[in-house]
Amino acid sequence: MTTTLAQWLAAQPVDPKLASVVASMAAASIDIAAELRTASIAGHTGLAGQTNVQGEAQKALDVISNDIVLKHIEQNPEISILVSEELDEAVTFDNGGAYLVATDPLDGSSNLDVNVTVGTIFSVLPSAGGLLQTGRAQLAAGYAAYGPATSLVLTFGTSVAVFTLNQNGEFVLTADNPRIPEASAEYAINTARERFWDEPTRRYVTENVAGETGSAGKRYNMRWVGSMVADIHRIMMRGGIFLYPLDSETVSKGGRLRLLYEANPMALLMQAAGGRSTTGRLDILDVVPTDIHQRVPVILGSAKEVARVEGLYRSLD
Ligand SMILES: O=P(O)(O)OC[C@H]1O[C@](O)(COP(=O)(O)O)[C@@H](O)[C@@H]1O
Ligand SMILES: [Mg+2]
Ligand SMILES: [Mg+2]
Repeated sequence: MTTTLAQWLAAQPVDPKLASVVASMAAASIDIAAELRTASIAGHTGLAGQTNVQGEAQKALDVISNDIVLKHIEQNPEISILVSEELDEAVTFDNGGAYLVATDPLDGSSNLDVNVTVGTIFSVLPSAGGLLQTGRAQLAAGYAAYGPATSLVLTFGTSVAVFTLNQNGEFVLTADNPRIPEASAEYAINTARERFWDEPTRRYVTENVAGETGSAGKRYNMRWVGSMVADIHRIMMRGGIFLYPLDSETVSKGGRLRLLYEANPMALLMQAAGGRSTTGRLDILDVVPTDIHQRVPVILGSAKEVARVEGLYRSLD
């Protein structure tokens, strides 16, 4: 029997208003998926000619995706605050809504022009907690992956559900409560940054490359899509570890990836699926934000691999 997203949301033991927030983000992702399918025909590719608050050149599709999310959020009176990678400041709505959404409307946008999987990431928090809450306060999190199929992966904190967009434009449940294997032999890191790495990262990768001849004692494989959503979705479905650690080039910024709308939602999803997350020294979910666009080192995935990296940080610090 097929379970649609609407049926699944109605069956969850959560406030229906919270479920409506997730439904709004799912609806936004359906519109973004449609936009991406024909963007190159419509000429919606390339740079938008603006930079965001983080000094990154915005792609036309970053801006379009942000506008789509904004449109859906404005229509939902339960959402009173929006934080977006593409908006310098948080947007507040005078509607008394109990929820805050933090989002990366289009993740991995450097992959757009080559038709590689990109995504949308979001986190839902109580708006009463203000802008700077830790990841532990999240009430829901999810991402959409726009690949060969459009997948939507959701959690309200305890388990994860995976939906696939069908030919009628409806999300249907395709994996209920997938569990990330504790052990894995696949890692994801941008090795072109090796000269900037800290010692624990260098040691971890060196051990993996040594495979069965080194202290890890088994052969590893490496995968790096360069879209966090695509790399995390692979880990969600078959295990592995993703690393964007603090390195000598990103240290002044605090890391590469953003805490509120990239690291925290992915950390909650990983935890709900039996995985782990860390900055190397601290669970990502415990990092106290000081800025809505704060960056953070990100290491997450299969529990035993994350523990191995944490062990290296402990012993080499
Ligand atoms: O360019 P690099 O170093 O491979 O970094 C890739 C990382 O940057 C990101 O593209 C950052 O996200 P945005 O595209 O939303 O800015 C991640 O998706 C990805 O994991
Ligand atoms: Mg991103
Ligand atoms: Mg983005």
